[in-house]
Amino acid sequence: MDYVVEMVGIRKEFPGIVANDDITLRLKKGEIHALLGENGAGKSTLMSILFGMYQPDRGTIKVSGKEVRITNPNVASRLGIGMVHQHFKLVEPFTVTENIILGSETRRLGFMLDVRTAAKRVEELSKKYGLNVDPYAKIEDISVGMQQRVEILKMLYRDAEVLIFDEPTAVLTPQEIEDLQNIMKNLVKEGKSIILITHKLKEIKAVADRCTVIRRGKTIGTVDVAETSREEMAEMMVGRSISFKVDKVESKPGEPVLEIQSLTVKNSKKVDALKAFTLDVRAGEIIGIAGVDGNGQSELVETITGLMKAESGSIRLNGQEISGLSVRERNENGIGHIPEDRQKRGLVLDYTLEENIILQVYNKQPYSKHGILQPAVIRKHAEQIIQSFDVRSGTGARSVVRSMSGGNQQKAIIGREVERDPDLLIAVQPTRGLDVGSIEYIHKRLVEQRDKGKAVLLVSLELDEVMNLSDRIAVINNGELVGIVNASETNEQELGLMMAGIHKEEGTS
Ligand SMILES: Nc1ncnc2c1ncn2[C@@H]1O[C@H](COP(=O)(O)OP(=O)(O)OP(=O)(O)O)[C@@H](O)[C@H]1O
Repeated sequence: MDYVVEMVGIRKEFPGIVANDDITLRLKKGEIHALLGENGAGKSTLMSILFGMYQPDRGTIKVSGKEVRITNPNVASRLGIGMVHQHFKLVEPFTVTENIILGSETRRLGFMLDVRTAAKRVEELSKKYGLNVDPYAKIEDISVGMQQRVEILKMLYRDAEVLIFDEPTAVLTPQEIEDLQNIMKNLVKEGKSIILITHKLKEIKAVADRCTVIRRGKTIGTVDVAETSREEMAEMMVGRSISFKVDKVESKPGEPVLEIQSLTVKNSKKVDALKAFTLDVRAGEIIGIAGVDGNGQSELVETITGLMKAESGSIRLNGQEISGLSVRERNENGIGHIPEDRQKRGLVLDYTLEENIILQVYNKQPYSKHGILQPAVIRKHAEQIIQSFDVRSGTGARSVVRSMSGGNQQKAIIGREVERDPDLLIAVQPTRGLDVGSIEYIHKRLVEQRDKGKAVLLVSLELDEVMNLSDRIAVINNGELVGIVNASETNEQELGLMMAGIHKEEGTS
């Protein structure tokens, strides 16, 4: 058999947890092979082993039939293995070419850095694989989708034959996702082989040839994607059947909890990011914000939560003007926030899980008394959240958050914010990076908050999620409210037009 990579019987143990337990994965030349598993199942660990960042405790790795020891990423690179990480590793003020040759060309050419020759090669590669990247563009001036292509070019420049993509579409817009899928198909057409880590079954169906499923560190099996349904793959992954639809009864909205009136906000470049934006979110309803990324969603959320200041307009929470309040005061007045960037805004990565869970309440009873923290109470509270939100980590409440898998970090934030029981819960991309089982659970909890009479503001780039979960959908384009529609009366086409800035009446006429 023509395998480019064979990982057989791989085991890796971390304190308190066996992350990989006898895992086998075989990658054929010229295929796209999906790696599917729940949050914390051990996917990133397995790929870190292949990329030389961790050493396996047991098991063998063969590259093109030859057994190898991949002691560090340089060895991986020399063996033709490259990885596009979830968080890009690019130098913003440098050009595309400069980033690509960093750490590679400098050694080869000594002081004589021949950028022009390098740029020419970058251009050729870009053309060959349909990447369409300008070799002289600065990283800070190009979109996230383009930056990802630079990461791909970096691997191709180093002659990588095996490309690992770690949840590559998590940060992309729907159009960019489609483009990336075409790029991946071009890559395998030219003989490259791809391992794709993703939670999105739709994407696996769209591009992958085979899929290996792991659960709790163990291989469950490898299937032919064309012959396996989404439901079957989901069931293999979580061990039970999953519902892709959100079950909810008609909402019974009450009084407005959040009233935004004519809000105008300038972004960091002093351009209007929100223009006279007006929206009410009532008790007992979920309002979804639909829009293409970068149309004012982040500024809207940051202004409500107090991270940004408005130029003009008002924000009222339960009837009280909150524009002048600090972030902490807004929190205490009943705002919960599941932020877009979990690592920057949601967590202190070097704190333990329990410390992160009490970030907003550590100075309150019962978590502290007379200025002294109450460890037993804190532990109990953390353990309850860990249990009810199924947050998996090596040493439970005492785990340092940095060592937890991305999905479990996200579940911890959601648990913390939901358990604070805020009147207004702002959920930004709440299920990004989560497996289908966790998504089902988080959706249920958000609907439960609504049914308890809370107001929920959902901001998501996943149109399916917005349509499934929301009662009303507010569409934003270029900082303006295009319109509000009932979720049960709209469809993808209508929303798509509105997201492009076309008002309902114009769109139908
Ligand atoms: N450096 C580390 N130290 C301690 N534990 C770790 C370390 N890296 C990973 N783990 C643990 O190993 C398990 C597997 O984690 P891994 O990141 O491989 O999961 P994953 O399948 O990639 O999850 P996700 O889909 O959420 O990204 C998790 O329980 C995680 O907490």
